[in-house]
Amino acid sequence: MTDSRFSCVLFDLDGTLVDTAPDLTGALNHVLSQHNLAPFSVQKVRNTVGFGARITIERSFAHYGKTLSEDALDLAHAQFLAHYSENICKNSTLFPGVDTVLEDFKSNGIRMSVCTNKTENLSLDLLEQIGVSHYFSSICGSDTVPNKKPHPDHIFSAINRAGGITEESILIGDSMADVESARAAGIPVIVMRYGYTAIPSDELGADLVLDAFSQIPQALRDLSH
Ligand SMILES: O=C(O)COP(=O)(O)O
Ligand SMILES: [Mg+2]
Repeated sequence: MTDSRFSCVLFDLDGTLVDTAPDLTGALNHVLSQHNLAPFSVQKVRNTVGFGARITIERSFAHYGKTLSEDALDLAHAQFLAHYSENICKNSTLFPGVDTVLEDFKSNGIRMSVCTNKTENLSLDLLEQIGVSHYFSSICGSDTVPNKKPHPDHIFSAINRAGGITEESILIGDSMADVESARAAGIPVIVMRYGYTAIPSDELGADLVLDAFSQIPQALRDLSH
């Protein structure tokens, strides 16, 4: 790929690179069952994630009219992570076209970094198991930085760790947290329409909304002019 001004591309993970909803649903339902609450469907989980596992759990309990104390939330979060870390790549899959585009970018010398509200260890584990970790110069998780998305620091850290520069960087994501963090950092943002969001993708305020990962190289050229 040539003709693009973007030498550094940041990718969100859940709902952008990997369809993690089935395994996230397994972990969330494990926690809900401990509290005798009915399971969430995978589709419902797709509308709940984006701001980290803790907030996903909070929102899920709120759906049943329940508020957890900080201690109870700590415990629920720990239960979630214990289940999820053991089952992180059981039913999660790369979205179509992801490996082809990452290969294309890598062979053209584009720096790539993952900027996710999943923790760094879990992200690395998942990306290794699914076979794409080698494409990324850095994996910047929610606990890699003091302030995670939607805070712009998460974006700046991901760029720095990839050895990129802000003016030539772009974020590819799927949620409100992605659009807000990119806007606050002053970089463009593309949203993938197949991703996880409670608000319709076209209403998030992204520079572009795409249906397929394979459209990203052309989109970067279009956004360069
Ligand atoms: O863990 C989440 O809630 C979302 O993670 P993401 O930032 O990779 O979409
Ligand atoms: Mg996401």
